[in-house]
Amino acid sequence: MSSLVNSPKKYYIKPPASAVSPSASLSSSLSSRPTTPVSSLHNNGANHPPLQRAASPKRVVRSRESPAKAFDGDLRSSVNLAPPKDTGGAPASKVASTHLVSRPRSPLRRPTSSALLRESHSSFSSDATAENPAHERSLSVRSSMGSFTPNKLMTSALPRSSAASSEDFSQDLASSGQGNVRVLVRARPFVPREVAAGSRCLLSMDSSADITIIHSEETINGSDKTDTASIQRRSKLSKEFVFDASLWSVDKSTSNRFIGQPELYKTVGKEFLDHSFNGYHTCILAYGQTGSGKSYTMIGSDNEPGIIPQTCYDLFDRVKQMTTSTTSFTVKVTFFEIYNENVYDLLTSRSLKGQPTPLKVRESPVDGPYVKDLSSHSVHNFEEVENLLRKGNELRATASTNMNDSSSRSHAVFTLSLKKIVSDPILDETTEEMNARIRFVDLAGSERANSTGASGSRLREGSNINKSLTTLGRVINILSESALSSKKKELVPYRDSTLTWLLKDSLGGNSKTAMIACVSPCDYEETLSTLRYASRAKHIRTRAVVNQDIISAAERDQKLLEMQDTINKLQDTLATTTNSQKLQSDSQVQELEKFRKVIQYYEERAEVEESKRRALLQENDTVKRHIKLMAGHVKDMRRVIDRPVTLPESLLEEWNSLMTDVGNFREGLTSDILRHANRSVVA
Ligand SMILES: Nc1ncnc2c1ncn2[C@@H]1O[C@H](COP(=O)(O)OP(=O)(O)OP(=O)(O)O)[C@@H](O)[C@H]1O
Repeated sequence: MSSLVNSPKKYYIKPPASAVSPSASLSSSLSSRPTTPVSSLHNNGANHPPLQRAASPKRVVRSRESPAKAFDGDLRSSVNLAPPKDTGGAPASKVASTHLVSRPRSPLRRPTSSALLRESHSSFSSDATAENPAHERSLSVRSSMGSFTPNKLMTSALPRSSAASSEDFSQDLASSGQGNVRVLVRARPFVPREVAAGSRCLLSMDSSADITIIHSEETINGSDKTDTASIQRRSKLSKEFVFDASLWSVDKSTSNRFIGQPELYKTVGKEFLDHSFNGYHTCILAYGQTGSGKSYTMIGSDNEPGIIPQTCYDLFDRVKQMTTSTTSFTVKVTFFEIYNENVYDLLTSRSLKGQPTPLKVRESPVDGPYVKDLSSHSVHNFEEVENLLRKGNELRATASTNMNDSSSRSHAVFTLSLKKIVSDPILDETTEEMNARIRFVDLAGSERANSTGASGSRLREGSNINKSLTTLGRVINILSESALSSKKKELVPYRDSTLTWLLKDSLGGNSKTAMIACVSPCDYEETLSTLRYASRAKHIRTRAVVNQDIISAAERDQKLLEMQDTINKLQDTLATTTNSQKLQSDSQVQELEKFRKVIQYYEERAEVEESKRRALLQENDTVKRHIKLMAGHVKDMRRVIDRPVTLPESLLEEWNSLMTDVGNFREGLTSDILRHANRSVVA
């Protein structure tokens, strides 16, 4: 960042003069409106009757751009319009230089009341901006175009028809949050570099049908109108696109259809602010090659403020008118840039030497991706928001390239958060709350390295810019393809770049979104590439919802009752849960106690058995000792028994007589037993 040349060119607000309020010049410019009725921009009165759309269908839907029909006559002659101002075959650069050198300022007047704002809005609501994506011009309309005259500035001066108005579109969108991304193309005037190079205008626009045609150099210079091959080739190189609006800002001399900054605001900014006051999130993006007028369109200059300052001015004007004793508004601002894939806060003071700290991107389930720690500033009037816009723009990374003296090297995202609060004076309570996010994105320019002459860090910036824009292109392709086909939805690579991640909601979610494709009038390749990019964006459908809470006193009481009921139920559930948990824990304690007792019983049993074992062991020892003693005694007795005994003579005779008596007694006893047994058998 330090290598960057921070030249605050984009927003040319002069420093506040002591006698003049900071916003005096811008405010007066903003508050002023052209004295020419706006409707006259689209209608040239008797000379320029509105195009009869009924006679030819307004649009034929085709998915890709096709070569525009070769022009064989003047574009205007066949649609009953005044011929274009003849440039005498001079290069467009000459024509352009007229307004580049002295650009007349429109006479201005100040809108002092809501009535004037309403009048101004309705006069513009006849713009041909019906919700109708990606279409090419109907062949029947094209075929009615005259031949293309080389060396003439190809501009149509068709009056605008009221057949399809932006009011219709607004009503469509207001009644439903569903809608396609609105795509407008704006062609800027020649810049001095192009004038000096003698560039020719390669663009023509039929604003009544919102057609933009890009012609190749060859078409413009083609001399042989009779050669069939040449005509076919030229035909192939001319491409025609239909957008929600084709805005001609090339040449102020074509004042009846020239779209200056106030007309641009009325075409898209005002309607989007209406959406915001209805509670929708909105996003307006400016896309285009480097130097194509994105910053001019979004921020503008001191005397020609772009969409952002005009929206802020209108917003505070409306807030002032809508504020009552019961209705109040708060407005907050954030402003950040994405430079080399990092996010930097543009509203916090940076030290001159130190590198600014990159902020982190986070994603919330409710609000989607957001920048963490991004500073948010409450603003109470236009001057405050204007100061912040100027301050942030001064910090924005810019550098000089071959294509633009002061080229934005970052994507800038400026966001207004509008909150409406309606309160009940009797109850002194809020009864309605509405939140709308108003997002403006000034993208860095797509660029070719060789045309910008970038090298070193500038080249790295360029490749990061192109990388994020390529991712944006991929996201747009996938979203538009999934809107067109019923095939299985492909994963949208939002997270592949910081830019697409942060714009996720605006591209495919809760937002009403518009893309302004800014183009140079004389760069065939880049302008064609931008028109193709924008053409794909037209298919994207978003799903915006009203971000509003309306609560009547009765509803609020009912809600309170319901909430109280829910709290009671939750408390009951909590109590039941606690009880059941308690019961559960009681039974667990009992189980544990049981186990403890069982363990104790077995421990006691083990002790008893052990003591028994010990007693048995003791007994065993005792028995063993007794057995040993007895064995000793037996030994002694055997020794005594075995000793030979000599009896005396008298005892021996007595022994013998005793033994004889015993023998006699045995014989007598035996015969008695036998006798007795025989008697028993006989009996
Ligand atoms: N509609 C317009 N009317 C008058 N001048 C314009 C218009 N659009 C662009 N310019 C001029 O063209 C030059 C380039 O415009 P600008 O800086 O807005 O381009 P850019 O697309 O933002 O470029 P980059 O991507 O390099 O930042 C500026 O001098 C600007 O004043």
